[in-house]
Formats: sequence, C-alpha cells, structure tokens
Amino acid sequence: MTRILVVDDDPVQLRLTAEVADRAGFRALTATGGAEALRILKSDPAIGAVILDLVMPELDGMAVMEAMAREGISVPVIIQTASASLETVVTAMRQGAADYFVKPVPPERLIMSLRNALRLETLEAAVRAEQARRSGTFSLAHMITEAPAMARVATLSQKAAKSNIPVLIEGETGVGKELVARVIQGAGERSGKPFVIVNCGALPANLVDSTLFGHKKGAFTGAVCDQPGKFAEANGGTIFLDEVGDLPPETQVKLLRVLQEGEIEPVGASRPERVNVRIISATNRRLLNLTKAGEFREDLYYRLNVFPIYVPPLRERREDIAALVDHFIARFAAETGKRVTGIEEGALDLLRRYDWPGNIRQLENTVYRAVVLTEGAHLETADFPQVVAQLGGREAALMSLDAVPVPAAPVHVDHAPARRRQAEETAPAQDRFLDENGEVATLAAIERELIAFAIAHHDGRMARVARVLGIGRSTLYRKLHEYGLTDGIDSDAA
Ligand SMILES: Nc1ncnc2c1ncn2[C@@H]1O[C@H](COP(=O)(O)OP(=O)(O)OP(=O)(O)O)[C@@H](O)[C@H]1O
Repeated sequence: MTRILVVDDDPVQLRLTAEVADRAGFRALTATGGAEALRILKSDPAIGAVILDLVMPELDGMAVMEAMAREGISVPVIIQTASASLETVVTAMRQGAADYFVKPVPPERLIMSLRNALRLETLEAAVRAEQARRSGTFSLAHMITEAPAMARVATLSQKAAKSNIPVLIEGETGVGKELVARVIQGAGERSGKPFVIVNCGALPANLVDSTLFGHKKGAFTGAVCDQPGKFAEANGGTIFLDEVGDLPPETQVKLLRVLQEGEIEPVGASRPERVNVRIISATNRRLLNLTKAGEFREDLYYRLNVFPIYVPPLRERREDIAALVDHFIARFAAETGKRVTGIEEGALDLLRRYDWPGNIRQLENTVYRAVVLTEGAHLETADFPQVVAQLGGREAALMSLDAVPVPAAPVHVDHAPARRRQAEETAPAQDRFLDENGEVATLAAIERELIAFAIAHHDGRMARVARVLGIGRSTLYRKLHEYGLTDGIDSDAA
C-alpha cells in the first residue's frame, strides 16, 4: 500500500484529507508542521507523494519544498492552500510541485491528482534507472528492494562496492543478479567506468578464449588483425561473467591466472598483458556443487567466491511484487504508447500468489504481454490468462485436498484416502515444500512426510524403508516416535 504524507497545520483539515486518501487505498501519514514533515520524509524513503499546505507557521510549504530540493528528496508534491495568489501558484510550480489546489478540494480530484503524480514518479524513476544503467552509475536507489529478504543483498552489495575483491552472485534465473552486479559497480570507485557483460554459457567453444582475452593477427585462420577481448574492453572497470560455471576447463586455468597475476594472454600473443578489471561472476547453479562434481576447478572457485551474495527468488520476496508491477506498467505503457495506468487489486493479488519460477524476468514479460493485450486502463485478472491457468490447477488440487477429511491422529499412510495420495503424487515438487500458509516448510515437516510416504510405498516393510531412506533401522524407529508415526505400525513389519 503506497504511503503518502499529508501536511497541514489545521488538525481538522489534516484528518479530512488523510481520510480521503485512506479511503482511496493509500496509507496516509500526517504532519502538522514543515519540520515534522521533513523529519518523516528523511526517515521514510517509501513515501510516494506529499500533500502539502502552503501556509503554515514557522516552516511553510515553500520552505519545505526548498529543503526537499536541497536534501535531494524527489517525492512529488501536491500543494493545497486556503487562498491562492497567482504568484504563489507560479512559484510552487517552478519549485517542482506536481499539482496545485485551492481548498476545499473535491476528494475525487485530489485522488486523481495523487494517482497521476505517483504514476509520473514511477515512470521518472524507471527512466532514471535506465539512464544510470547506461552510464554505469546504477545504484541501489534504482532497484526495487523493499522486501525484507532483500535487505541482506542491499547491505552486502554496498559493502562489496567499497573494495575490489571478486564477488560471486548466486541465485535462480531472472532474480536480478546482473542488476546487483551493476549496483556494486555503480556505488564504488569504478562508477561510470566500463561494465562489460559476458554470458559464458553462450560462447561458442572455439571462441571462448579469444572472446575473453582477445587475439593477435594471424593467431588462427581468420584472425586478420589484432582484436582486443572483453577483459581489455573492461579495463579500468568491471567484467560480469554470467554463468561462470559454463567455462571450459582450459579457460578456467586462464581465468585463474587473471585473478592471481592481473594478466591476460591474448590468443597468439608472445607475452601476457596487464589488465585492471574487477571480476564479478554469477551463476544460477550452485558453483560449489559443480566444484564437488569435478566440473569446476576448486582453486578457481575459492578465488571467485571471496565475497558471495545470494539473491533470493521472487517467491521469497513477494512484498516486492506490487512495486515491480507498477514499475513495469509505467515503463511498458510509455514504450508501447498505451494508456494503461495501473492494476486492479484482485489481479495484483493473483500475481502475488503465483510462484514465479522464472522470477523477475518472467514477471516483466507477463506484465509486458498484459499491457500490450489489454483493452482497459487497469490490468485485470483476465489479462493474465497463463497465471490464472497455472494457479487454477494448483489451487484446484489444494481444494480437492481440503475436501478430503484428514484424520486427526497420525495414520499409516496406506490407510489414508486414495485421493489424498493421488494429489500428493501430482502436486508440483516445489509445492510439497510449502506449508499451508505458503511458507517454506520446516525440515522436520518434510522429513516426517517423506518417512510416511516411504512406509506407504514399501507397504510398511521397515527394513526396506530404512534402506531406501539411507538410515539405520534404529534411527528410523526413533524418528517414528519423534514424529508420532508409530500408530498402526508393527515394529516387526520388516
Ligand atoms: N529489483 C529489480 N527492480 C527492477 N527490475 C528488476 C529488478 N531485478 C531484476 N529486474 C529486471 O528483471 C530482469 C532480469 O534481471 P537480471 O538480468 O539482472 O537477472 P539475472 O539473475 O542476471 O538473470 P539470468 O540468471 O537469466 O542471467 C531484467 O530486465 C531486470 O532489469
């Protein structure tokens, strides 16, 4: 819910305006003076707009706007005043006010003005983010990171920006790893310097080395002139090695050398060349597992993984969905020239419930498609048919589970109603890891479920159950007691 700040020295007017805003779905904070308003604005970066009274004792509305400009607080301001002079209107608008009203303001006009101001601000923020991305000055302020699960990412990326140590960013596909890398570059001393992206998984095998390190004329057929590689291109700045786990073994050795010596060896060169490049790598597979499986050099792993950052998937930061959707609507409406101005609460709720296996990139594409196809000014549930279809299937499965009376006492799973078992078998794997509140279940809960399943699957033959679960029989029996699964189980049923 977007927070707005209402500032008025008249307590009755203050309460009335705040109520109008609350009724329209905003959360109104209030201040009775300019100093208090500035204090709130400085401490709460999530405030989306301010409704400001011009005439107040001590710090008046104009002074508040001037202070906001000085402090770099770019929240849109809607001015209200009891008596208007043309001069004050002009001054306030010059100072950057988004709109101006003489009291009493009809509620619907005030709300429309608030919505317009917020939409414009979202669009301006998207434009600022794009400009910062292009100029290498991207920062945390350009990224949506309101969810508590992103707090650690924010802190770590700011810390990483202060040094030049290699960073490894891990996270599922589309979670924003590249953006985090851009924040690390944009907030540090290499801000504004080159930021070169290499998708290691997409390089043709025979061109990996020359793409990364460059080549000399005559190094191979077709090498008609010296060609600098990505490392040379990134000199003075940052190289972002996406899908670093896909690098072939020979290239891994060369990368290790860059990390150890700060030198690259272009293909066909007689001696190495020094480079000054910060290395940020990323992967959506666990690099440690690749290392354990012998697919990735261990020495290189430790060199790359000096400062690890894990970016959580979107389903663990659903609080960001509303802001991301607003951001994408503003951007795509502007890009496609469609007059889409928002999303209905029911549709937003649908998007919040979906698990987004493709994360933010999938959400971005989904909103794009909806903006292009919609006929209305507000996106509705019907504009997200794929999400409806997928959620519908899952929720129907859960409802059929609910319809089955679940026995109060733990039972032998063999005796559980057949429909329940069938639903368990068809539920998508990731749903099994969520509890009834949609939260990730505890290890104990999953272990209990797995043991019950194994007992049912092997018809209660406990020796076999212990064997397939990879634990001893005494451990199995201890766990049965711990989880209250002993009812109906004959300890001799081996
Ligand atoms: N916090 C965010 N705020 C706004 N846009 C975001 C955010 N995170 C990601 N995006 C957008 O989502 C898309 C995917 O992000 P990005 O490319 O950084 O993900 P990634 O994890 O590097 O993906 P991949 O694993 O496929 O390389 C991009 O278009 C990016 O601009």
